Amino acid sequence: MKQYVSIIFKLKDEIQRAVLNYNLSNAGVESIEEREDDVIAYFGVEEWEEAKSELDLDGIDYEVVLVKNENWNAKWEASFEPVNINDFCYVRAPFHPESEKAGLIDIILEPKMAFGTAHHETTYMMMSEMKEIKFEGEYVFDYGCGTAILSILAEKLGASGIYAIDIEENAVENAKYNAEINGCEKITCEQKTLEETDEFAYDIILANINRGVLLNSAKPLKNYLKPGGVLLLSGILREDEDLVLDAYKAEGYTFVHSIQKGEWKCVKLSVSI
Ligand SMILES: C[S@@+](CC[C@H](N)C(=O)[O-])C[C@H]1O[C@@H](n2cnc3c(N)ncnc32)[C@H](O)[C@@H]1O
Repeated sequence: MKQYVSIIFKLKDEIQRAVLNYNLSNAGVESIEEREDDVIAYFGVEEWEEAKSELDLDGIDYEVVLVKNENWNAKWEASFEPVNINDFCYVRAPFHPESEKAGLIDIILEPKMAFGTAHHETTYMMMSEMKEIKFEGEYVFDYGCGTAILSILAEKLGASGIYAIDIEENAVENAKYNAEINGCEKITCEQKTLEETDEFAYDIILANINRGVLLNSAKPLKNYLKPGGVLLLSGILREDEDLVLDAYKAEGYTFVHSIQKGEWKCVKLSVSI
């Protein structure tokens, strides 16, 4: 099983937070937990060794802790609180009761080491934007699925089929497990890169990844979206929005709108019919 480290960065101010978030998102971070006075970044051990030499960590106080795989379940169980997304959807762990509010879409997750619990701003925004998109009868591509949280929501919103990929083996294992505990039958999840994925004209693409991957995907993703289709992107820091938008507009996508939560943006695009 892959070994991970958590790096606790003690922050001096919000400028340092913004710079660090920006650098981490381009350095192969697995997930980021934002707290009031610090940021915890999770990396694979090998990825951290590479990132450490690339990141400018001068003047930043940080501590590296090896994440013990056997303790991971207990760790997330202790810290996982249910999330209510705009009174539309409720994300909880199996040991939480369902929301007392009626009518919310119920999603059960055991994230283990995968990213995607709706606690992060990017996932939260992707899910709240999904509320406004018609999924019934549609075919969806979940690019960088993590826990499969977006795929599960897509199926619960009526999608006819969801194809989910992630480069990480543990994410794919976890995605399959979460799809199963939610009773989802329309999600196919595979460990693949975009280049290894068969082209198909999906109606909707969901891609909450990071700046580097999104920039590289602007051109090839067009072969996975049908004319008139919708592309929802996140994993984009506020200051990177223009850069990402320019790359997608240059490939012929049309900007629909974007929303912001904290330092992060979620962008909706379409391709013309
Ligand atoms: C920020 S997480 C998003 C997870 C989930 N979709 C969500 O919205 O919460 C990004 C995921 O993309 C995966 N990923 C990163 N680079 C990738 C690539 N080149 N191809 C496929 N997946 C990738 C990571 O392993 C991670 O699980």
